Amino acid sequence: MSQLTKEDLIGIRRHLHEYPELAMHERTTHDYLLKTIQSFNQQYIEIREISKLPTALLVYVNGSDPKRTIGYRTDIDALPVSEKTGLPFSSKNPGVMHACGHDIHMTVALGVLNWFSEHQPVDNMVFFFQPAEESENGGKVAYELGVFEGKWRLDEFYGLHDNPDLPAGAIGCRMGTLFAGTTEVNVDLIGKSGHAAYPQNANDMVVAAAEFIGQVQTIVSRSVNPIEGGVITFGKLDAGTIRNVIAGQARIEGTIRGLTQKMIEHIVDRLKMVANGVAVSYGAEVNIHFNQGGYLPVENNDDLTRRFIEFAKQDPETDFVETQPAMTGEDFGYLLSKIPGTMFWLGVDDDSQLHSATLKPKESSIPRGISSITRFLEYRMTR
Ligand SMILES: CC(=O)N[C@@H](CCC[C@H](N)C(=O)O)C(=O)O
Repeated sequence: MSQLTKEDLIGIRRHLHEYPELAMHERTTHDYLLKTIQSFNQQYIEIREISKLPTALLVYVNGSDPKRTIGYRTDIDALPVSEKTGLPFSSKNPGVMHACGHDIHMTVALGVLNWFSEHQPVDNMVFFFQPAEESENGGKVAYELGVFEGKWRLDEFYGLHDNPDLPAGAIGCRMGTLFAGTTEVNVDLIGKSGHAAYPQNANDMVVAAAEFIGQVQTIVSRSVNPIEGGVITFGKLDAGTIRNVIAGQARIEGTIRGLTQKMIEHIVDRLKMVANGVAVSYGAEVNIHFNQGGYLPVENNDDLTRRFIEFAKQDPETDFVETQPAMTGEDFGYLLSKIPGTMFWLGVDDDSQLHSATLKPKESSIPRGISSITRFLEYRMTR
């Protein structure tokens, strides 16, 4: 295959959209990406599989006169969301959807790789098709497996996330922190189940969970500096079995966000206090588990990001928007804590938000994103 056309790219994106897979289970996605990359000009490229991270793929592109090795990362996993877009190419995997736009991310990465497979870059490049961004921190797993060592060591690293609030194809970025750090939290409250008619003989964890969730709302509103901000969201609550049995157990799963590690730690401490306090007042046992994994705040490197923004502002084909920090998380934050680089947004112009069942990113963002990114990378390689 030679240079991909816009129609090819749309076809690729729709295929990926139809077959979304959850973190660390992206087997058919991996196979499709591999088949697509194998159809590109192989003259400059080398494809690498990782046995301990079998859904990942790396592609090395040999530069013509390399001064450095530049990395480009895309995530490839989807979310446990039941699609409600009504699109003819809606997800064929029930309960799973590319509701965060990783189908767009992958297509853009394939488009950029395809360009450099046809037009040999000056510098070496490594494309990383990364599993498990939404959970299970695939980026950190790959790094700790030593994937970016030896010839695969990167001097700088770039990656994007789609953004429904920006015009289709626009590039958004900022110096400093782009995304929050996140910590997953699970709280188990354990009481005593019993007959619905005899509450005096049981210890109801539905009531304790409700109290806990209510009290937690005071953490961000009363214990966090409003200028700095923070988020606690519980997306899952599971308690009891049937209406007429008092629930002896409740599990509450959530995510904590802050723009600095200090803020995340502060919220974690307050959350522990609230959970322990509710447990004491309700005579319940409580187990609290936090997991940050690789979801560190996404800190853009000063020098590389200044160059990126300078390029984007003066490039006649790039519509650049200076953005605010966002409370979304990304395990690219971990990779940027090890390798200097820049994360940026690609506008996809939609009324629906990321993680929503009706997300419909505009496909016109794909060729525009590919064009801005390849133009930036070529400019970078001349410096
Ligand atoms: C871009 C995006 O939506 N990323 C996810 C990352 C999730 C991190 C972790 N599993 C957590 O839930 O804290 C996000 O939800 O921001």
